[in-house]
Amino acid sequence: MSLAESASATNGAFQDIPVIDLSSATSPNESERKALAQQIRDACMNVGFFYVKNHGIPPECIDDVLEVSKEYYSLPIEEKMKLHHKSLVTNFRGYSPLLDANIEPGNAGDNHEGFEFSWEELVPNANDEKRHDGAMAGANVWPERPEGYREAMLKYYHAAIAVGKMLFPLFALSLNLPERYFDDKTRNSAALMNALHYPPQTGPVDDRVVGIGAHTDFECFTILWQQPGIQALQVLNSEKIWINAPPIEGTLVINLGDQFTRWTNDIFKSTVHRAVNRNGVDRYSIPLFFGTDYDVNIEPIASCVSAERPARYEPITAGEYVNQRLKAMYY
Ligand SMILES: O=C(O)CCC(=O)C(=O)O
Ligand SMILES: [Fe+2]
Repeated sequence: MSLAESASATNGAFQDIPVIDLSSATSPNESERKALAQQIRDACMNVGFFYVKNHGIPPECIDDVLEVSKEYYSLPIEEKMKLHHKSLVTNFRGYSPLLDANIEPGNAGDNHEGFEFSWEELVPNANDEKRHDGAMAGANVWPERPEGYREAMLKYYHAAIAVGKMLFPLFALSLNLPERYFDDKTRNSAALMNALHYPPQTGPVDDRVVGIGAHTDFECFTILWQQPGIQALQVLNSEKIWINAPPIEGTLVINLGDQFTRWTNDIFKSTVHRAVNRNGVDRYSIPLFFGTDYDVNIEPIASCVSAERPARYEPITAGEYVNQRLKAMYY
């Protein structure tokens, strides 16, 4: 069966989100890697979301990032607003207060705060590759407090990027492409990370103000860490039923974004999701939006285009695409 035929055979009426074990991601045994890629293909065609376990991020790294995030968000708003991204020329890096973003058109603002940054080495070195980030070029900013914020964030960031780098060859295999297909497109991968804080929403809640409104993500895929024990994330299936995506101990959520639907001519799904924090306690989560280099042109891959399924998207660079989507969300 061709990719397009397999995709048409799925109905997207999933009731739960698969958990995929990444232990064999770098196995020397090709058939093990292919078997894993097959599970990823099924999840990408049917759900657009999957959990990964055995992803390799050390638990201490996660504990540290949660601790500094909690400390940072407990600072006075005036201090946080010094790094408001809209008052800086940093191309979306920095702080965004409650209701600053509005990802679902028609809503009245997303009820979360965020702190966003992009590629940076923990210890700058002379061999840092020159990046060509085009529309997304810019420098990170960092808060003065809490101490250790930058270090904890960047340690987690690089560990999560390693997960992203491990996944691209598996996505390639799952699309019947050479395993190294994305290598020359992911030398300086887009990797925007947003440390989020959702205050609890209690009492009557305006449906137009939820933690993050219904949306699809912008990049190829998102690597999402969610705070354990707190249900907030929901994923919309093809029957328009919201399916809970609770945190599962030791896992990360991987969800595809709209760039992958463009690369795959809609064979992979970028599924609508939202987060609603009605738990009575603060919630923290950390999406890392991962993709190809910003100067790479996104165009439907040949194996996803045919006479019956002509290319559905015009080429656009990854950086231009993300920049347009971020502007629509913030302005
Ligand atoms: O906080 C979450 O669980 C989801 C966040 C999200 O969907 C996003 O930032 O795009
Ligand atoms: Fe999202």
